[in-house]
Amino acid sequence: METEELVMEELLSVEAEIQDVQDQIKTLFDRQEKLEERQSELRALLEACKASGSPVQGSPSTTSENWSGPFQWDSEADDVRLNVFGIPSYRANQREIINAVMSGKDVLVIMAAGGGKSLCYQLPAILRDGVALVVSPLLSLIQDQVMGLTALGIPAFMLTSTTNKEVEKFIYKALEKGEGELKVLYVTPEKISKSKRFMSKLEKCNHQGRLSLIAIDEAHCCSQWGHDFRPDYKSLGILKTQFPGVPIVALTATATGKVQYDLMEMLRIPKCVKFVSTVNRPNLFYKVREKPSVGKEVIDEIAEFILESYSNHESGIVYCFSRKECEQVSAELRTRGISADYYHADMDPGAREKVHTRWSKNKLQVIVGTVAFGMGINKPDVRFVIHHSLSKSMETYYQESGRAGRDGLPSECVLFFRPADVPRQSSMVFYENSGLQNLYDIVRYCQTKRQCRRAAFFKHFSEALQDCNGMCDNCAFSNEIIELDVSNYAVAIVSLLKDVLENDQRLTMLQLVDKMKSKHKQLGSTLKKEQLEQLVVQLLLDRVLKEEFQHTAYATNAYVTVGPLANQVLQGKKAVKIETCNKEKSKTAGDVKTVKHRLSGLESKLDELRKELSSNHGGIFPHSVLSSQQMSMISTEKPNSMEELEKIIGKLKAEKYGDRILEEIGKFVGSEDELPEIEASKEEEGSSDKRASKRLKTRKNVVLIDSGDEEP
Ligand SMILES: Nc1ncnc2c1ncn2[C@@H]1O[C@H](COP(=O)(O)OP(=O)(O)OP(=O)(O)O)[C@@H](O)[C@H]1O
Ligand SMILES: [Mg+2]
Repeated sequence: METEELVMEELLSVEAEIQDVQDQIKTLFDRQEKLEERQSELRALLEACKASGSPVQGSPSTTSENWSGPFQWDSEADDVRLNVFGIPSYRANQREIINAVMSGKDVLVIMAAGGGKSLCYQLPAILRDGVALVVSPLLSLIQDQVMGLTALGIPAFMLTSTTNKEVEKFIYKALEKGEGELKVLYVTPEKISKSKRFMSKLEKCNHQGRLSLIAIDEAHCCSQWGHDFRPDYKSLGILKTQFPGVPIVALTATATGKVQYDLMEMLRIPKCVKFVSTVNRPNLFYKVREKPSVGKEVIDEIAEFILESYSNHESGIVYCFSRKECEQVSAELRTRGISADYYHADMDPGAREKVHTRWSKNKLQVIVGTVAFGMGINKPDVRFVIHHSLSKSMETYYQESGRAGRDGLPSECVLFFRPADVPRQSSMVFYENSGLQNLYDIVRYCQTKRQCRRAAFFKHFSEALQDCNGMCDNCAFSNEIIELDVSNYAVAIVSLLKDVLENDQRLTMLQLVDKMKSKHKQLGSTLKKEQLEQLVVQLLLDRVLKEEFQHTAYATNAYVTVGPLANQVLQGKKAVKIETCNKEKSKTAGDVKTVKHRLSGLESKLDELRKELSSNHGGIFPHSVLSSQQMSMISTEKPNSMEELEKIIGKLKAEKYGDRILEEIGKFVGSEDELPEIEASKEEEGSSDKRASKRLKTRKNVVLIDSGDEEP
């Protein structure tokens, strides 16, 4: 070979190596950046914990104060909790938080969705003299809470754009002069940032020592790093400045360390006592199902799931990616006999309110919504949340799936995942702060057929791992996972993309997969289309490929191109594998009994009664009369006196509804239609799935349904 050719050859390989080293340097720089970000988060967390002296989840308490008590208000607090709120016992951290607020401390509460954050400020609001101010971001959330408190006889009001002049006058007088019954006042953050008149009334109220506490609900909205930033929350720091002696309690369900630090800064409560409860929702069963590429088949599967598992009209939510899909899916579900309606931001507020109310009153089984059906939906008995497409991040998915099972009863969260949905989301989020990274985290959650779904949440919220108790598909169904080495396909994909790039062309994911399909037909390709799509997504997650975006007049197109680690695959330095599960195997091995909480005979009678009573009592919600938990306790214990009933639902509700409830129980007990308790079947005791039988033991009145066909 000529010298020149030799030199040229060596030059090419040196250049290729330089490119490779540059890629590795870029990867290391990226890694360094992520580590530095994590470092600052952890430093902030450490600092905040030292400052607030409160235990971070899982670590022994470091504060000198012991917030569990005893305190002089304990008996009064217990009395109000049971007899006003009808709540028999505190959940984790609630008592301690209430005691810290009652002691006048600023408090930060990180507590799972449905965990019971409202009680943590509503109960002190009743115990302390004066008016409690609650800042909440959504009218629907405020209306829900004002209605709930009013139904309990607590003088709660809202001062928002919808408040009429008369009520506004009453509120201002109550603030300024202490006239009239005003105990809890709800406002949106705009009221604080925009209304000088309101702030002056608040100052007068505080000046007379009648501002009892300030609660900031959904406090993660303060932080840009949170998933739901609202600019008006930024001005809430004024509250600590203007009312330094008034305890502030900030509450949220989702806040990573960075967001926690951010909101303590924003609200100027750096020395607050912090209570971080687990993000775990042990009663939720997480599942990811392969989403068929044919739209109608997806709806068939969703309809089948609802009709089969929730034929008792149990409430549910279906989240869709777009407004159009919402309307389509809702219409299709109706044609399959499911009472469903849609909810999205394009609808006028009245129509949205109507759908939300019909669903809250169980007149509608399923709401098909976009992300607009968001925060503050706190119907406690939502039995399933289905995602027709994946969410944009782990936090968003945690929030949306967290709307299920707020009453603590078993509920299901099902996500239909198809790789082709990734570019639909990525072209929407790529310009947001770490938008792509956040999306790829939930794509990783969807792709894995091995990792516990719950573990992904613990990792995302940097919380120690906890046992899943078989409450996710990857833990419950012992699928046989087969790892396919697809390195040769990966090399072919990278080479194809390099060629395309050289001809100055671009390919979307679907175009790339089609090209691969046709190209590999000759090579007798064994990979199915879905597996090729799964491989492309895996290569994106592994940074072998990357997405690029281009705007057109109507849309943003997501293209796939070579990523920083492409050469490592080309040079055989990086093996590529995809997980696939052996469907047949998992059918037999994974037939875990799905435990469903079905209403027993008496419970369904009580369910009818609470619907009747709620409509008689001016449109409050059925669950405000009796929660699912109270119904289940009543049907288990069958109290036959007012005193016994009071122990379950408290004095106030017993006074209001006790006669009717006792009458219902009397009618039911001894009647021939009382259902025998369904004991866990014997073979279930000995079943390989200990978890299922353990779950069974803790649930009364459950009906066992063979879930053989409910594979992920
Ligand atoms: N100690 C308790 N025992 C039983 N039920 C409770 C308890 N505390 C609160 N609840 C009920 O749990 C449900 C959820 O409470 P709440 O609305 O306060 O949750 P949250 O933490 O605000 O949730 P989100 O983060 O979704 O807003 C409500 O129906 C409430 O009445
Ligand atoms: Mg809440």
